[in-house]
Amino acid sequence: MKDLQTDPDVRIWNDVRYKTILPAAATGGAMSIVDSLSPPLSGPPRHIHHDADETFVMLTGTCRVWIAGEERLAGPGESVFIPRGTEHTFQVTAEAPSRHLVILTPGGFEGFFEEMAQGAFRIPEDMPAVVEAAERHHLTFTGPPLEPSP
Ligand SMILES: O=C(Oc1cc(O)cc(O)c1C(=O)O)c1ccc(O)c(O)c1
Repeated sequence: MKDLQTDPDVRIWNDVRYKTILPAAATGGAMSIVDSLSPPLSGPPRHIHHDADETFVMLTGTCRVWIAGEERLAGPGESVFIPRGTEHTFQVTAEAPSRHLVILTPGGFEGFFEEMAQGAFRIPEDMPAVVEAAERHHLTFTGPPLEPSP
């Protein structure tokens, strides 16, 4: 595996490292794949991808994955499928970072991570800019991140 700590093509936003390993432009828009390395207890707010199905392929670490009110753990060797239009989020557990592949079909959402890293947008100060970019990428925020489990 590539070292996401040193890879020059990695983009960093909110301490998460993102590397697009298959851009939508290389698939005629059919899909994209982002290799990501997320620190313990990190995870996005609840959200919906309106236009794309999302698959996580877990490589290292464990995530609590919340999909439409149901929560489960996903660890190395497992995958998670989230149909488009389904509210979801995840949080890396406290023990270790999580490296996972994020596969969007169709592709294009990788542009959101590129934009966020480029602009170094902060949460919550720059939330209007984050929401605006999210809308352009067909993503709606629907709630807060998961609370760390006790
Ligand atoms: O969009 C944000 O996060 C993500 C959404 C996904 O559907 C998959 C992902 O892998 C991520 C991610 O790794 O971050 C997001 C939006 C706003 C925010 O404050 C975040 O911390 C993440």
